[in-house]
Amino acid sequence: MKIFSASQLKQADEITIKNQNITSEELMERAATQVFEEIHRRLQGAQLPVKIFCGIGNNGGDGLVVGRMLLEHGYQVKVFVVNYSDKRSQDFLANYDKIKEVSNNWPELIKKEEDFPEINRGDFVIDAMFGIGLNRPIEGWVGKLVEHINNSRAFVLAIDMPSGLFSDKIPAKEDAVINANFTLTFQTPKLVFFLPQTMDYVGDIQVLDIGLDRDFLAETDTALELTGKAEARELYKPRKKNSHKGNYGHTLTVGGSYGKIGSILLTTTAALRTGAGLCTVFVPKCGYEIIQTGLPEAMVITDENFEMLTAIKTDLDADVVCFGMGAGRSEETVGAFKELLKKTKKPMLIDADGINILSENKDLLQLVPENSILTPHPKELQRLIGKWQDDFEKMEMVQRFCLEKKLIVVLKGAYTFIFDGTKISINTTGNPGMATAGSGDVLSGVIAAMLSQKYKPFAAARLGVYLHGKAGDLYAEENSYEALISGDIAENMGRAYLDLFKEENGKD
Ligand SMILES: NC(=O)C1=CN([C@@H]2O[C@H](COP(=O)(O)OP(=O)(O)OC[C@H]3O[C@@H](n4cnc5c(N)ncnc54)[C@H](OP(=O)(O)O)[C@@H]3O)[C@@H](O)[C@H]2O)[C@@H](O)CC1
Ligand SMILES: Nc1ncnc2c1ncn2[C@@H]1O[C@H](COP(=O)(O)OP(=O)(O)O)[C@@H](O)[C@H]1O
Ligand SMILES: [K+]
Repeated sequence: MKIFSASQLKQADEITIKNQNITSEELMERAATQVFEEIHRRLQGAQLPVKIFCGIGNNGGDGLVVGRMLLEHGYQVKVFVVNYSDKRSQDFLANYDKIKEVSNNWPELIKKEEDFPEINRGDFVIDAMFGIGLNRPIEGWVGKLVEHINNSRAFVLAIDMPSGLFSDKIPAKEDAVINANFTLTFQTPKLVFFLPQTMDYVGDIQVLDIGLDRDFLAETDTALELTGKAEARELYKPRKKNSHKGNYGHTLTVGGSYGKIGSILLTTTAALRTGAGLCTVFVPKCGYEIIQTGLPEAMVITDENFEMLTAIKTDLDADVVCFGMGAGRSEETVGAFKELLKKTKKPMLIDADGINILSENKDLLQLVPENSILTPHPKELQRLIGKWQDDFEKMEMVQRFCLEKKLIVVLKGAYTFIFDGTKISINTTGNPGMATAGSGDVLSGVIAAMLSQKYKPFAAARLGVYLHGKAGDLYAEENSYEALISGDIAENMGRAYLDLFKEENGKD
């Protein structure tokens, strides 16, 4: 799913009104009807106090339409107009008149702190103060109202965006922003819903298709895209009946050190579970029995050294080399990595200490084959590219790094972002249960196996990250977040693949 910017959405708005020959008021009615229907479906007529806070722009207009429809359906609604300006939008005004027609319970104006209503814990609050039109921080008594709503601990549903959140920058620490439990957003999720600095404001997200012009949406390019099941399914390449293990590539996983052989075992297990045709593991001697016993499906070659990697001697012409998990950063291992880089020409997967070694020896970066994939978590990324001011600057820095070095970066997190220098893909699967030792090692194996099955690097990263998260989700659904350990992710790769072809309602 594409992620459009606020200006692209405004353009889509105008083109839709023109091409569908409707008024902007009709488009608002259509959009807000979707919000109403979603709320109605969830509340089922429940008589809890609903308090709607409307701004004076079109986000406020949406709130008024939802208010009118809830009143018409017998809900216990009180609508407030947060009168922060006299510049009421036309569609706001039209709906201000309409809501007065359906009820004697007219909207109440809020103009100062003294006008704030009481909000109780059991209330259902709808935030329709600001949407994509917010262009400066919320200030004064309006900011206090945001605080008042946040402090109430009522359930808060935001229309389009939580008020106070910008679509293209991070609010300052002191800025007032609504803490929503749920956000119903129009046509496209907004980028800020997925950034670590702003994701906590939005709660659960649901995207409502408000029927904006199909052609415009299809033809408009966006650098940002969300990878969900539909996209992952598109990326997936089914196996041919007439095939053999050579078609799915030979993966060489290189890593491990004394006390950290488990990491490379996890990586290689994951690579095999993801479909790599053959796997060879290169480990220090201490890893020999561990790998042979723990994973009889893999072949093992050992370093001359017992405890760490010192020279990666093998004639194997692997389809993909995956380096770094548990490798450590000793001088000898740095030397071994350098020699490995010199002789590797195909795109590699570099993780963990592989990334740390590159950060400490930047000259090695020029040896990394083009289109290789690096999978840092934020700390590893910072060591590699330096500090950033905020998430927007971070994204620019990563894209520049990818372009300059011709690399792909998988930035791991609650939402994992995949960069290739021009495009950014945001993953939708995964859960907090995956914040556990070794889940990154598993991811390296998953993506390496995608490369070895001849997926193009950006596609390999997108599909790999999606399936890795899905495997974690499927495990957690039955066993809890807490009980998840990283080996479970590898174990559940099969279910993640099968799930690609299941419909959301469980039917095939
Ligand atoms: N295609 C779609 O997506 C559709 C979108 N629709 C809806 O429209 C919403 C966007 O509406 P919008 O453009 O009227 O802006 P909105 O967010 O209501 O802001 C209101 C005004 O506030 C002002 N202002 C800004 N910051 C301020 C501040 N800090 N403190 C005080 N004032 C401030 C600013 O005016 P200014 O004072 O800067 O001139 C601005 O005009 C969108 O989120 C969705 O809900 C649907 O109805 C139909 C389909
Ligand atoms: N809260 C979370 N939600 C979703 N995925 C998560 C969450 N926390 C961690 N993950 C995923 O788990 C993996 C952790 O990787 P990493 O930090 O390298 O762990 P390790 O070094 O222990 O292997 C990443 O793929 C990351 O996206
Ligand atoms: K809002």
